[in-house]
Amino acid sequence: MTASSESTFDLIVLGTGSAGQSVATACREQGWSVAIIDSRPFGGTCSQRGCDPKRVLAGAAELIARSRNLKGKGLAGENAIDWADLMAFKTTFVENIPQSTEEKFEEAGIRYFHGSASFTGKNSIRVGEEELTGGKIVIATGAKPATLGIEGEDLLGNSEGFLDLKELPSTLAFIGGGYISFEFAHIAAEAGANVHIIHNNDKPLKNFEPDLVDALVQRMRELGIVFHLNAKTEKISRTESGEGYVLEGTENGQPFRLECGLAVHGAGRVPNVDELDLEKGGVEADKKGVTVDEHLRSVSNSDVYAAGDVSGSPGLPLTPIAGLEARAVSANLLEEGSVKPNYTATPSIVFTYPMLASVGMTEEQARKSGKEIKVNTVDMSGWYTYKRMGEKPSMAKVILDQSSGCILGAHVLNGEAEHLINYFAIAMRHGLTAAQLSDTLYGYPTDGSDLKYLLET
Ligand SMILES: Cc1cc2nc3c(=O)[nH]c(=O)nc-3n(C[C@H](O)[C@H](O)[C@H](O)COP(=O)(O)OP(=O)(O)OC[C@H]3O[C@@H](n4cnc5c(N)ncnc54)[C@H](O)[C@@H]3O)c2cc1C
Ligand SMILES: NC(=O)c1ccc[n+]([C@@H]2O[C@H](COP(=O)([O-])OP(=O)(O)OC[C@H]3O[C@@H](n4cnc5c(N)ncnc54)[C@H](O)[C@@H]3O)[C@@H](O)[C@H]2O)c1
Repeated sequence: MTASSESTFDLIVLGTGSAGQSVATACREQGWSVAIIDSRPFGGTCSQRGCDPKRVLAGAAELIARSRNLKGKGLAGENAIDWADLMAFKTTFVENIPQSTEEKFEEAGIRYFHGSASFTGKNSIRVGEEELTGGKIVIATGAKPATLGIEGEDLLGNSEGFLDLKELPSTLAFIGGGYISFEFAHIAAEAGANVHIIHNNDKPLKNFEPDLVDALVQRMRELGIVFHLNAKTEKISRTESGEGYVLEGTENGQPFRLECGLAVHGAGRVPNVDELDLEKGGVEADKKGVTVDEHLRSVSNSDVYAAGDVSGSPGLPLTPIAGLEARAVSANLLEEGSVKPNYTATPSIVFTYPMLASVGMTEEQARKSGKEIKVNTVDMSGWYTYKRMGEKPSMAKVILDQSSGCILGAHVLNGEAEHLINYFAIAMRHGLTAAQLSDTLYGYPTDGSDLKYLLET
C-alpha cells in the first residue's frame, strides 16, 4: 500500500497506547503511510496511568510488608512510606513518555495528530479541523471507568487521580472489589491510611480462585482494611466542612454511612467508544466493545479493525492482550485473514502483597468441564522458600488433567506468585505436561525448585 498525501493514509490508528503504537509501528515498518491520533498526551494507560506507575507504588508497599515479615527474625526498626518522595520517584517513570512517544513516531515517519478522533464516514476520521482518509482504520482507544449511576458520582476520584495524589488522605474508600481497589487499597494501607473497600456482592476479585481470594481478604483485613460486602453506595456528597466526602447506602440490607477524605472508583472499566461516532463509520459495538470477528476485524466495516481494551474480543483487558491483539491486527492488515489471536493461558496478577496470580481454569470451571482432574491445594507457608522470608499466607492450587497430564489451571497467593504463574503459563501455552515442568532443572533454592511439589500427579 502506498496511498499518501497530507490527509490520505494507508492506515489511521486511533489511540497511542500499547495496542495503537504497536500496529502503527509494524505497518509503517512495511512501508505503509500511517497516521496516529490521540486525545491525551501520547503513550496510553499502562505506562502513564496504569500498570507501570502503579507498580512503582506497589513496590514500596510490598517492601514494607516484606520487612515486617522478618521483624524479630533478624530485621529491626520500622520502615515507612514517604508519600511525597514515592510520588516524585513515580513521576520519573512517567514524565517523559509523551515526548519520547512523539519522538518515536517522528523517527518512524508516522504522522501524528493530537485531538479527539471521530468517524465521519466508513474510511474517514475527523480530528480537530482536519478530515483524514484511511484505506484501513484501527480502533485502539482503550477503556475508561464505567458510569455507576450513583447520586453525586462526579465527586468520585479514579485510579488516575489516586496515582497523582499529592497527599494521602487519612481515610480512603474504594468502590468496587476488583483489581484496582485491592491494589490501591493495599498501597494506601501500607502507607498508613484507613482504608475501606465497598463491594456490591460477596465475591470480590470475581475471576480468581475463591479459596485464595478469601485468604487474601483475610490478610488485607489483618492490615486494617475494612471490607463492606453486599454493599450498595447510593449517594456521595461533600462533608459539611467541604474537605471530605460522605458515602451513604446499604450494607447487607442495613444503612451505612462512611466519611472519607477521598472515594475512588474501582468498579470496572468499559470500552472507550462514546466519542467515536461509530455509526457514521458503519462500525458496530456493544457493551463489550467494537464487535469483531476472530481476526479482530469489525463485523460491519471490513476496513476497520480493533485491538486492546476497546475490542469486543474474548481477550481480557490486560496489557499483554493489547500487545497480542495488536500483533494479530498488524499481521491481518499486512496479509488479510492470516492470524487469529491465541488467548491460551493468559496469566493475570493482582499486585498486592502477597500477590494473587491466576492462569487457566479455576477448580469450579475444571469440575464443570467434565475432565478427569486432580486438584493439588497446598499450604506452602512452612516450606523453606517462604519460611525463610516469614511469609504467611503462602498458598497454591494447581489443577491437573489426569488423562493428558497437562495443567488446566494454576493459582498462587504469595510473594513469588508473579514468577510461579509465568512458569505455569509457559507450560500451559506450549502444552508441556506437569511431568515435563517437574523434570526441568531449576536453580536451588528458588521458587522454581519447589515446583515439583505442586505438580504431583
Ligand atoms: C490503574 C490500572 C492499572 C492496571 N494495571 C495493569 C497491570 O498491572 N497489568 C496489566 O496487564 N494490565 C493492567 N491494566 C490494564 C492495561 O493498562 C490495559 O489493558 C492496557 O493499557 C490497554 O491498552 P490499549 O492500547 O488497549 O489502551 P490504552 O493504553 O488505554 O490507549 C488508548 C488510547 O486511546 C486514546 N483515546 C481514547 N479515545 C480517543 C479518541 N476518541 N480519539 C483519540 N484518542 C482516543 C486514549 O487517550 C489512550 O491514550 C491496568 C489498568 C489500570 C486503569
Ligand atoms: N493487575 C492488573 O492486571 C490490573 C490492575 C488494575 C486494573 N486492571 C484492568 O482494569 C480493569 C478494571 O479494573 P477494576 O478494578 O475497575 O474492575 P474489576 O472488573 O476488576 O472489578 C470491579 C468490581 O466492582 C464491582 N462493582 C461494580 N459496580 C459496583 C458498585 N456500584 N458498587 C460496588 N461494587 C461494584 C463488580 O462486582 C466488580 O467485581 C480490570 O478488569 C483489569 O482488566 C488490571
